[in-house]
Order: sequence, then C-alpha cells, then structure tokens
Amino acid sequence: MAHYARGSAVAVIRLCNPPVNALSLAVLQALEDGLKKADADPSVKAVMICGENGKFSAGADIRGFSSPERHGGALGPIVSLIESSEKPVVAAIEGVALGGGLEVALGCHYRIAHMKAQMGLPEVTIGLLPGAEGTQRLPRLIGVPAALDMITTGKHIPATEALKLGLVDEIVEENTIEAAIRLANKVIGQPLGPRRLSLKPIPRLPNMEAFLREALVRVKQQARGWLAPELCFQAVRAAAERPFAAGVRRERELLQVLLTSGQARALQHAFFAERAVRRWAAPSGASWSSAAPQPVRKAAVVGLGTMGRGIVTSLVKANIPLVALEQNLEYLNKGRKAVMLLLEREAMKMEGGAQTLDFHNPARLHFTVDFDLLRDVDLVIEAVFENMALKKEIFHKLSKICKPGALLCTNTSALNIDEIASATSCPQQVIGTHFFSPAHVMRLLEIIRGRHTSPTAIATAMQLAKALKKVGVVVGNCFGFVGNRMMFPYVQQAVFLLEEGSRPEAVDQVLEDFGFKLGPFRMSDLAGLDVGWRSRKDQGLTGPSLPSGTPARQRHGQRYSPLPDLLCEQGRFGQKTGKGWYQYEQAGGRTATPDPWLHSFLSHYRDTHHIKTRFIDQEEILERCLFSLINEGFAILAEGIASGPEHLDVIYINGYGWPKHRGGPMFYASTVGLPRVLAKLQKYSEVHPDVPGLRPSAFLKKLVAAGNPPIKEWMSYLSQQSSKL
Ligand SMILES: CCCCCCCC/C=C\C=C\CC(=O)SCCNC(=O)CCNC(=O)[C@H](O)C(C)(C)COP(=O)(O)OP(=O)(O)OC[C@H]1O[C@@H](n2cnc3c(N)ncnc32)[C@H](O)[C@@H]1OP(=O)(O)O
Repeated sequence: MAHYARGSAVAVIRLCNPPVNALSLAVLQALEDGLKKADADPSVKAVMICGENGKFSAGADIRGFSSPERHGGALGPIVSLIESSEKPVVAAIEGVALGGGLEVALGCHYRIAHMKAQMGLPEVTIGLLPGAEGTQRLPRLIGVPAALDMITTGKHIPATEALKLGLVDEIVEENTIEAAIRLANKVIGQPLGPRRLSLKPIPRLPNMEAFLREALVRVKQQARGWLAPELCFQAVRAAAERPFAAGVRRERELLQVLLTSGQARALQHAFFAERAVRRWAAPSGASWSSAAPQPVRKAAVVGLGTMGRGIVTSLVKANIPLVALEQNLEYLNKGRKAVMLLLEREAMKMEGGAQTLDFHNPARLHFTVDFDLLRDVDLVIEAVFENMALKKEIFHKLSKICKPGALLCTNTSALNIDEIASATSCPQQVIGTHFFSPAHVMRLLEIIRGRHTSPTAIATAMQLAKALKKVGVVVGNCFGFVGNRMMFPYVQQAVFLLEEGSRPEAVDQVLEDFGFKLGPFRMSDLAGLDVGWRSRKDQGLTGPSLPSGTPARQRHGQRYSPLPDLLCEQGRFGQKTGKGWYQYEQAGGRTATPDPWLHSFLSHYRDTHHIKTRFIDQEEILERCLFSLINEGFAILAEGIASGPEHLDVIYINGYGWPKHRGGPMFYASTVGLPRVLAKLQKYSEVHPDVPGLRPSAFLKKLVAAGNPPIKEWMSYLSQQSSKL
C-alpha cells in the first residue's frame, strides 16, 4: 500500500499498489500514517515520497469512484498535511505522476523527476476535475495559462516540458530516488514557507480578465456538451480570483457537480472499455496468453487511393518499412505525390519532438508497380476499391507471391472476409482490417476475423493496431461488421424522417446537440453520397439491375427510401460536387448551408408519393435514430459478432464520432434504461411495421424480461455457442 522506511535522516514513503500505484483508500491511509510517523520521529529530518516499480502514481483508483463506499475529496487533506509538514518533503517522480498522484507531488516542497517521466492532471478525461486542491496549487506554481491548458485538456507532459514550466525543480537521467534523497538531505533546515504552494500568490497576467474570457470561449467550443472542461476552467478561474481557501471550497463544489453528472461514469466506462477490448479471445479459447503475434519487419500496402494513402502514412509514422504498390505508373505517381504531402505535414507536426519521420529513404518506403517486390513482406494491407471481384483477384495473386506465413489483410468496410479468403490457399492468414478515414488520424481499427482466420493472425493484427497507436477491436464477419452495420438503421431512420416531414438541418441539429461531431446528413455529404449509391447498385437495390415494376419505396417487402439515389442521379454527391443534402460555396467547399432547392424537392417528393407532411419533434428524431442503432447493437451481441457491449462502445467513440461523455451507444442505452428503449422501439415499430430496424431485438427483450440487469451482466444472458469471433 505505502511502505515506510527510515534511512539516516530521510524517511522514505513508497506508494505501492500495482500496476500503476493507484491511490486507493488503503494507499491514502498508509500515506497519511507514514507522514504522521515521520513527523513524530525526531531523528527524521526530511521525507521522500516515491512509487513502487518506477511509477510514482497514476492517481486515484478509478474503479473506486463507482464503488458505494467512495470518499470524494479524501486526498485534499492529505496533500495539505504534506505541505504543512515542518520537515521538507521531496517527491521523486518516475514513470507517471497523474491526477491525484501529481496532486500529492504538488503538496511536496520539492519535486524531482526522471527525464522519461510523464505528468498530468487527466481528471477531465474521466469527467472530473483535480479535486485534491490541484486546481488551486498548479496555477500558483506554473501560472494560469499553462495550468489551464493542462487541466482543461488533461494532457500528459514529458519531464523536460515540466522542467521548463517550473512544475519540477530538477530532472535526472539516472537514479531519481538517490537524487531525491540527496536533495532532501541538502534542504534540511531551509525555510519551507516559500515552498508551500498554497501560500504563493498567483503569477499575474497584465490582461488576466481578457485572457480568461477568451479561454472560456475556446474551452466551450471544444467541449460540445462535455461538462468537465468548463468546470475545470471555473475551478482555475477561482484560483485566479480568490484566496486559496475560497478557491478550494469552489473546487469542491464543482467536483460534486461532476461526480453526480453521469458524464463521469460514462467517461470511466469508456476508459475501462478501451482496456477491455485489448483482451480479445476466440471461441477456441485462444487469446494473448496462447497466441503470440508475428513480428512485422516489413509491410506492404496495395492501392494508393484515399484509404491506402492514409494507411501508408500510418505505417511510416509507426516506423515500419514498407512497399506501396499501385496497378500502373499513373496511379502510382498520383498516390506517391499525395502520400508525400501527407507525410510532409505529419513531419511538420512532429518537428521539435523526439521522433522524426524517415520517408525519403527507399529502404523504408518504396513505391512500385511490381507485385514481385511483395515476396519478402510480413504483412500486406490491401486497400483497393470496394469490389469483391477485384479484391479476390488481388488476394489470389498475394497468396501465390507472398512468403508462407505472411499476414494478408483486407481494408474493407463491409465485404465478406471468408469470400475474399477463399481466393487464397491460406485462409488462416487472411483477416479484415477496417481503417477509418482519414486512416492516419482516426484511432479505430476494426479487426475482422474470418471463419478460418488463425489466432496468430488476430494477435498480429492487434499488435499492429498498437504499433499504429490505434484501438484494435476484434469483431466477427457479417455485412458491415459492427460499426457500419449499426450505422445502416441510423442513417435509414434519418432519411425516413425527411420523407415524413423533417429537414436535413433539423435532424443534424438534434444529433449534433446530442454530441455527435456531425449529424448524419453533414456526415453523408462529407463522405460522398456516391459511395452508398455504388453499394446499393451492387446489391441490386437501385440502378439498372432493379427489376422493372419494383415499387419506388419498397424493397424485398420492406420500406426503402430512394431519396439518396435520386440526389445522386442529379449529380449531388455532397461536398465534392458542391451540392448534396446541403449546398456548399463551391465544389469541394466545406460550409454547409440549408438548400431551398432540396426543401422544394422534398415537398414535391412527398406530393408524388402521397406522404402527408407532419411536424416531427426532437425527441422522435433522437429516439428513432439512436434506438434503431442500439437495437442493431443488441442483435450483433446476440449473434456473437462482438464479445461485449464495451466493444460496440469503443467502436462508436473512436470511429463514428459518438460523444465520449455519453459512454458509447450501449452504455447510453443502459443509462436510458432498457425498458424505455424497448417501449419506444415497440411504439415506433407499430407505426412503421415495414421497418425491421425498429423491431426490437430478441436479446433486448430478454434483458428487459430479466429485470434490466447492469451492462456488465448482459453477456451472461447469452449462450457461449453464439460467438462468431
Ligand atoms: C473507494 C476508493 C476511492 C479512491 C480514493 C480516491 C481519493 C480521491 C482523491 C483524489 C482524486 C483524484 C482524481 C484522480 O486521480 S482521477 C485518476 C486520474 N488518472 C488517470 O486518469 C490515469 C489513468 N491511467 C492512464 O492514463 C494509463 O493507464 C497510464 C497510467 C498512463 C498507463 O498506461 P498504459 O501503460 O498504457 O497501461 P494501461 O492503461 O493498460 O493501464 C494498466 C492497468 O492499470 C489500470 N489503471 C491505470 N490507471 C488506473 C487508475 N487511475 N485507477 C485504476 N486502474 C488504473 C488499467 O485499467 C490497466 O488495468 P486493466 O488492464 O486491468 O484494465
């Protein structure tokens, strides 16, 4: 918990709670006991606080926040106790000092850090604020602008930056503990008043008020409904405007608001969900403990369209040597130019940082049209056009050319992995890797396991995700996998709402107010309406292959809206053509403006199809879009396409712009309450019986019948055999 030891004149308190020395109540108690012991022992002249196993502390034990015996604010008095000690206290920071961990260090009179240590107050990212007086001490130490930046973003800063900011007194390359003990011995007897941060005045700014006003606007703009950044701001403002004790009182009030807001629970769910998805398991029982990843010393990317370019950039950033292949010189040169531009931009962003990008060296990044150069690669990512015949042709070629054991990945957003694998002689080495655009920016990597995909292939793809600094989520093989499959009913509802009387801007507004970065129509205009049109033509839902006499608004006995097809027939593909669901200033423009043409087109469409225009309120818009998406999530879980609700939540937060402070769609459903979700789906389904997306899934009904169990228990209501992972 926290070990106390006394050597010569310096007592050592070592925080100990593996793996990250999180501050549980037991650790706090032991820390307090150690401080009191040191205080009472006349032979102790100074104290040094450090962490076990080269990590100071990652802060409060996050699991403890949702426990019934939570004691908010239990750390503040201990930090005060440290600061008020009459014996100098030195923090020896190794590894991480985060959240409550850094607040402990701020209570110390001196801070010394290893040069590889990271520090931060990331409470905002889990919906809280630094509630152990950190919002009051940090601005006194490093000034309001730097403190505000750290506290409202939660970013981790390296020791070198901490030194520049004055957050630490010294950084060392060698033994931090020894250096801290040396420092503690040196400062014995020196006055401690100037080292007590609570007594320090806030460093003044000539224009503090104006600075705070502008900072608040920035914080609000970025937060979009996420409460914690603004409340963090308010706490720092209190530090700037009030004496220490009053600031602390304000900090506590604001923390209470956050602790009861519901957002903290959602963000903490998201934190652990991201960690849970790392622990994949196949139905055979294979997992990290039984399947080792293969090393990827060299990779290849086939196809240098938008996705391929982003994937190449991602691999170069991860320092993986690679071959980039196109079908002819014209496409190769176009792709190379675009990749170089992306890499130049990335290199500029990294300037001044420790890492550099090596992309001019052909041994690290080689562009070619020669398939033979793929003979020695360990992994290929195919990123060509979304066309089954073309993908099968490429995989057939790859299985002949690549060395035995090479992992063959397909970047597809919906196509059948088993069918692609059937074109090879090594289906166990074929796996889906669904990147999200822009592939060098978006964090999500959906990893799709085919029927024959081996555990080694899954482990290697998961390892690749980690190397690319992405969140890999293993899912099963079905049309659209998890993310897009859940997206289909959501988008479908949005379009049906237009048919019935709404407008794109009204639907988007509701979903953007909910917290999505972009509503479905703005998103569709950005992605390009032609992408879905092509897919619907391939599926025979529209276009020349549609049998004559097919009713305009029905396919296979279900409701269908031809609205997106009609827009595409008018050449309205979205931003790229300057017109889609909105109008733009020009082709390629980014500013969406409601389009009177579209409004009259919709009226005309409704007249043609004898649809009576009705007013649709915000509640109906939100519920029909979100509950149909969630409903599909329950079907996915029941079919064993994903291992648990947290997988769906991680996918939506990292790939689809779902607001993180709402915890992901399945967590959101759990907060709304499954009985309510079910009742609403039943109601809408009765009104729209020809819309399968609104028909409540059997699994949702089962959970409601079981008494609405907590999200952690949902999967125990399914039989093991259903897993398709
Ligand atoms: C009833 C008990 C109440 C507790 C008393 C509280 C007193 C209240 C007073 C003060 C409040 C202070 C506020 C805070 O301090 S909030 C916490 C702020 N800290 C963080 O947000 C840090 C979160 N952690 C991380 O960013 C990373 O985990 C990092 C430390 C950088 C390590 O990253 P990495 O090397 O990638 O390793 P993992 O992320 O996989 O973590 C390894 C395992 O450790 C678990 N973990 C990490 N941090 C915490 C934590 N703060 N609390 C609990 N558990 C934590 C993580 O889940 C991994 O475990 P597993 O794989 O089993 O999930």
